[in-house]
Amino acid sequence: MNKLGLADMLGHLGSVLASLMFVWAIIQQYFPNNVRNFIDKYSQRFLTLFYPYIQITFNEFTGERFKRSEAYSAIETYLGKTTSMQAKRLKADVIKNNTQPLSLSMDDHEEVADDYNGVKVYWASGKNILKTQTFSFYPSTDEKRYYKLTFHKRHRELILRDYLNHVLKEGKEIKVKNRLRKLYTNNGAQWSHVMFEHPASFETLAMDPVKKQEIIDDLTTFSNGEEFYNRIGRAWKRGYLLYGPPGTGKSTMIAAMANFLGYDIYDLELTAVKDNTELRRLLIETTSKSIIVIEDIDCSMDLTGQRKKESKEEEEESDPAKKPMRPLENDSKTSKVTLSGLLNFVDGLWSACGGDRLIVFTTNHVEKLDPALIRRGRMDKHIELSYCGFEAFRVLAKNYLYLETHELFEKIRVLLGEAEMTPADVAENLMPKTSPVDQEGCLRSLIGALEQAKEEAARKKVEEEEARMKLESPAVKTEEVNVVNSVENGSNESV
Ligand SMILES: Nc1ncnc2c1ncn2[C@@H]1O[C@H](COP(=O)(O)OP(=O)(O)OP(=O)(O)O)[C@@H](O)[C@H]1O
Ligand SMILES: [Mg+2]
Repeated sequence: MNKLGLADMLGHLGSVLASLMFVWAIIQQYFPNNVRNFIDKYSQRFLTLFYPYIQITFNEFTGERFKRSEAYSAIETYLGKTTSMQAKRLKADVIKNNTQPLSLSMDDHEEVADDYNGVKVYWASGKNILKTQTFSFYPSTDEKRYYKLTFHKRHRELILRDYLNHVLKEGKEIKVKNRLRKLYTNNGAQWSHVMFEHPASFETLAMDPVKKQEIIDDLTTFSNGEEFYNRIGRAWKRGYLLYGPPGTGKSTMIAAMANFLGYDIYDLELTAVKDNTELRRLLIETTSKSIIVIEDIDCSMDLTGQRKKESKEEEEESDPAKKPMRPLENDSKTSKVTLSGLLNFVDGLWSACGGDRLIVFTTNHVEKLDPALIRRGRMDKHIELSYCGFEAFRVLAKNYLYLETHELFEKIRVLLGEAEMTPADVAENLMPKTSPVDQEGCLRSLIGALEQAKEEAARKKVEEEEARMKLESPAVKTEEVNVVNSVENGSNESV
C-alpha cells in the first residue's frame, strides 16, 4: 500500500514537471524575443528594488578576441593569496619562481570574501559557455570566464574609487614580482638571454644594516617614482656606482637588487660593442623594469688620467670625451665606443625611451674613473662595499651557521677591527665542511684566518716602512754630509 502511494506520488510529480517543461517550451517557441526581453528586463528591475548589492563583472576577454583582459589577470593574481586560504576548489599552475613555485586561482563557480578597510566584498568566479555553431580552432574561447564582484551599495564610492584601484595595482605588482626574470648578455650588438635564477637577496647580503636599509629605501622610492619623475621632467632612471675591493659583494648586490625589484638584468660587455651606434641600439632594445650593468668599468674602457699620454692620433683628439675606448689586451677587435658615447647612453637622451631602468657600474678602482662619468645625475648613488665589519659578519654567521650569537663573537669582533678581510673570504671560512655542521670549528677557522691576515698585514707594514727608509736614506746621508761640509767650511747654510 505504502509502496503504491510513493509510486503514485512520483508519477504525479513526473507529470507536473513534464507539463511545466511543455509550457516553458511553448513560451520559448511562441513568445517573440522582444516580449521575453521585456519580461526579463522588468523582473530584473523589480528585483534590484529589494536587492541592496551592486555587482561588477570582469570578463577574461574584452574587445580583442584573443587578448586577455589586463584587469582580469590582475584580479586573478590579486586574489591568489585569499583564494589559497578560503576557496575549496582551486586551479594550480607552475610558475617556477624562486619564492613561490605554484600560482593558485579559484576554480569556476567558487566564491571568496575580501576585506578592505573593514568593508566586506565578495568575489565569485564563473564561466559562460557559448553555443557557437561555427567550427573553431580555439575551442577554449567558447568558454568565457569572468570574475564577479559584489558589494553593498552604501560602499559604492569607496569600492569604485579606491578598492578597485588597489586591486589592480597590487595585482600588477605581484605579477611583476612573480614573473620569470631574464639575464641578458650581449654578443656584439645582439642581446641573448637565459633565465635569471640567482638566489641573492638583501637579507643574505652581508653589509652594514643602516647602509643596507638606505639602499632598499632608495630602490623602493625609485621604483614607485613614475609620477615624480614625470612631474619633474626627468627620465625615469637611476645610476648606481658600486665600488670596492674584489670579493666585497658588488655583483651579489646587483643580483639582490634585481630580485628585490623583480627586474631583468642586462649585463653589458662594453669591449664587445663596436661603436657608439651599436651601443645606442643595444640600449634601445632594453626593456623597462630592468637593470643595465657594466661590470669593472675601469677595465672595459680607458677612462683614466692616462688618456692624455696615449698615442699621437689620440692626443690630437682635443675633446677627451671623444677618445675611443681601449680594448682589453687580449681582445683582437677594437671597440670604438667613446666616453661621450657612453655618457649619452647614461644620460636622458637615450634612456628616455620609456620605462624605468637602473644603470649600475662596478669598479675596484673608483679613483681611476673620469669624474664626468660618475657625477651625480649620471651615477646618482655611490655605494662603497668594503671589508667585512662585525655587522656583516653576523649576517654571514646567521646564514651559513644559523648562529645569532656565540662566545667567540667578541673575539671575532676585535679581530675584524684589526684585520682587513673581504666578506667573500669570511664566507669561505664559515662554509660548513662537515656534516653535522661544526659551528665552533668554523668560527675557530675564521679566527685563525683573521689572525694570519693580521700578522701578514703587520709584516707588510714593516716591510713597507723598511723600503721607505731605504729610499729616503741616501738623501738623508747626503744631507748629513753637506751639513758636515758646511760646518767644516765655516758656513751657516745648509743645502
Ligand atoms: N657582502 C656580501 N654578502 C654576502 N656574500 C658575499 C658578500 N660579498 C661577497 N660575498 C660572497 O663572495 C662571493 C664573491 O662576491 P662578489 O662576486 O659579489 O664580489 P665582487 O665585489 O663582485 O667582486 P669583484 O670585484 O671581483 O667582481 C659571492 O659568491 C658571495 O657569496
Ligand atoms: Mg663582481
